[in-house]
Amino acid sequence: MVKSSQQDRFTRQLHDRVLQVWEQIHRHPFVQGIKDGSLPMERFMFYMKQDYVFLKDYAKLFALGAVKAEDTETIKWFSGLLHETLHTEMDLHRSYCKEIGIGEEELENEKATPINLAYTRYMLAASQQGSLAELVSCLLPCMWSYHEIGTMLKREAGNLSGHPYGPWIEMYASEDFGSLSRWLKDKLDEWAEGKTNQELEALQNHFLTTSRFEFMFWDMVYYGHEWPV
Ligand SMILES: Cc1ncc(CO)c(N)n1
Repeated sequence: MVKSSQQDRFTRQLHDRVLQVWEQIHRHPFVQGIKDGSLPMERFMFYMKQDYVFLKDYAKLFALGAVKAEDTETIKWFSGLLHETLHTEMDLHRSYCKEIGIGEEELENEKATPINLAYTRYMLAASQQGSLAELVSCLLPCMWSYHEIGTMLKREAGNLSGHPYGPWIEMYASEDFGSLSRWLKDKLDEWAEGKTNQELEALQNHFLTTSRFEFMFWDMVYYGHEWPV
């Protein structure tokens, strides 16, 4: 198979299509506040708790990915990621919470806000009903945009020792985390090759929708949007 060039890669097209959404995420006051440490710890902890709830459902997408995959390599990859998310990534949240006295029981009982719930329900429904490529198109903006944010913040924040959000920045900027979205991008490019325009359109729509949800998630944790009644 001839590998497509960087320019005509399907995931490049996806990225171009959501560029403005992602730029607004990069400029978001919550993300900027993580960078310079000016974000109040109380806001960050609200985010940590909501993100913990989010990750429990996000991890289920990896379990579904393993169910839908047909080759051993892909099944292994998704099951590895399921394990890593529940252990390594969620350990970050558990340790931030532990430091300020929020125990695992409180984390476990945290309930999703409307945006959080809408976001995970969208991904879970689309992934249950759709193909593996649809599942990956839904979950990729989370992983890819977080690595972009992490690398940008690491580049711009300067010395991270003693920075309150240093461990968060280090995790998402890490090579290990970056390699996850690279693997998924290569797979998605491969799977996109035999698809009809209509199928590609569905993938693009998922990618745009979950990119918008990413922005809304940052907004939700910044402004503290909860259930109105
Ligand atoms: C909302 C959200 N998106 C993406 C990631 C990256 O895994 C995360 N932890 N939370």
